[in-house]
Amino acid sequence: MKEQIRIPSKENDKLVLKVTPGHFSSDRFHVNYYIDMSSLKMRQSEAKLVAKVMAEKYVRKVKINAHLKGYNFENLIETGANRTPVDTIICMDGCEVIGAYLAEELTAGGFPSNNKHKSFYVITPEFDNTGQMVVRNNIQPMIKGKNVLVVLATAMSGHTISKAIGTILAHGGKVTGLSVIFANVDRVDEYPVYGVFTHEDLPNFKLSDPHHCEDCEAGIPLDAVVNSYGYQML
Ligand SMILES: O=C(O)c1cc(=O)[nH]c(=O)n1[C@@H]1O[C@H](COP(=O)(O)O)[C@@H](O)[C@H]1O
Repeated sequence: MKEQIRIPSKENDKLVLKVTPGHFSSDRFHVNYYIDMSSLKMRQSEAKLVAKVMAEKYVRKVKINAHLKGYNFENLIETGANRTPVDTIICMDGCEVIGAYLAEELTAGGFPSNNKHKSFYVITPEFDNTGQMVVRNNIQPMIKGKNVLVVLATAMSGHTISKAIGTILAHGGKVTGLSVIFANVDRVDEYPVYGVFTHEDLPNFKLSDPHHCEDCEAGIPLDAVVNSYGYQML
């Protein structure tokens, strides 16, 4: 593994994506960067910042300049425009802390919620051993007829998000947002994917079929196995 590179977010330079170049394998792909999201998901202050940047895609803000008694004020105020209601936030890849802060950010933005309790549901879905999302009877009312926002760590090919969309729609929910920390794709099933970081921040990110991986063909050994929990050196 090579030395870690730190990529600051264009939206907020206090947010940094840590990536390590190398040759990595997940259960489906080979990738040329390990993207370390541990602190973005698990350090309170960083998770809160991630949520703040995610919320900005759903709460329109405008910058105002005001002059009062010789002082200049610059502030961000929310406009009512283009707000979509959110009732339920589905969190995957260990993004529950971000999800809870996102609920807070959306509440602070005066986000409308259709829920009886005027509060958000923050759900971690269950998966069966075939990788299908299971929606138990007690969870179904949190999706049926609800506006659902999906939060996860990465959209690599978009397959996981596509499965989530299918499950939400099948249970009578409406997909109102897809937010990820790193987006390698811009859209999934015609829905826009909002990434705090995107492939534009990491332009030479390469996702390969393990059977057609240039690094494997060049005889470069694998450094580690990666998944949403982290990495395991080989
Ligand atoms: O399994 C992976 O490929 C993977 C590697 C990695 O470094 N980080 C990571 O989040 N993942 C998983 O990849 C999924 C997204 O990939 P796609 O389903 O191809 O969009 C995430 O939901 C994670 O479970």
